[in-house]
Amino acid sequence: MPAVTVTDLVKAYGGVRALSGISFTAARGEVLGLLGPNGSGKTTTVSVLSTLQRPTTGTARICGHDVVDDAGRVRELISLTGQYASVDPGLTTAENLAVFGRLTGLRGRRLAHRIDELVEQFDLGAVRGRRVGQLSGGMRRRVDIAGALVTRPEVVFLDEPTTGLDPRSRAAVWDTVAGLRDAGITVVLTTQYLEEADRLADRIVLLDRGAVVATGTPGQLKSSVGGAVCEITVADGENAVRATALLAGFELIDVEENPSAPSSEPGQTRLVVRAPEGVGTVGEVIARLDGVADDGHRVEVIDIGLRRPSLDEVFLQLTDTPA
Ligand SMILES: Nc1ncnc2c1ncn2[C@@H]1O[C@H](COP(=O)(O)OP(=O)(O)OP(=O)(O)O)[C@@H](O)[C@H]1O
Repeated sequence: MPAVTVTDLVKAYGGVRALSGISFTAARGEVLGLLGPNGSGKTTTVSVLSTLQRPTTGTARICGHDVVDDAGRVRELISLTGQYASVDPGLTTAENLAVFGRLTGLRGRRLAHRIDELVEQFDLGAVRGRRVGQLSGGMRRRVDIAGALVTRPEVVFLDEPTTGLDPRSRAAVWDTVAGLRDAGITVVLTTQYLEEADRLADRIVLLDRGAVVATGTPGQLKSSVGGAVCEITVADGENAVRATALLAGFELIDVEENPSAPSSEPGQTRLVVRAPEGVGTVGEVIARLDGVADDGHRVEVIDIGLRRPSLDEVFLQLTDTPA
């Protein structure tokens, strides 16, 4: 049984259809990325799945339990941490964890033991006795996520967990999410950072205007928008002519003079050919360019690389986001 099952879910706010009949599942132990532009329905989906809002029509189940008919049981199985940390800045790390624990019925030695476990698991030993208000944003988010785990939930909803964090703090939260997956917990992660989804998500559900526009692993989504390309930078236009001749038969899709990208120098030219065989194509390109051109010269190659489509391209192609 999947950890999360959403079937034909519709959520309307008056005349606004925030979700217009979405369906997807998350397997147990999977990190599912919910991705989409602003207003596409990510937060609404999480609100319905976490019993904060009722669906207009359609169903959603957590480990087989209906979020409307069996909302109490669902709440025992899940935890939710939002964009804004729900920790109390005036309390210490350990006190915050204790509050989360007491709210869910833990007391005495069991509570103390659970706090010890979480402090250890989330590497919070150094800040255990410090007020959370004095911690960095990333550390605070970590305490927040630790608090969400006091009850050992089956499914954790993380709604934009790294919004507003600096790169280092973001990386720390990423480690935390990877740790949840290692512990076999199902994670539903909403994010606007494509790099984050690419790194963390086993599968992605891409939403746009309240509808699912694509589902798949990051790799599947990337290949769905077009294959990999091989980029060859050569010293100048003359070399580009030689390279083009030697690469006859490869599908040349772009020639760019003075490419702006990293480490290229004025006068250089970049050729882009389709690379249906990925690394294999790059190997063939290198072998061809190693030959001698018709004018008796070799090609002066500056750089050769394989570039796969990024999730950014998936996002821009499949959603209606204004550029
Ligand atoms: N309480 C509400 N009342 C009316 N409309 C709402 C309400 N909550 C959300 N909406 C609308 O539903 C749509 C989906 O919103 P939602 O917050 O789920 O999107 P989102 O993908 O989470 O966006 P963001 O990335 O900006 O957080 C939007 O058009 C939004 O304006």
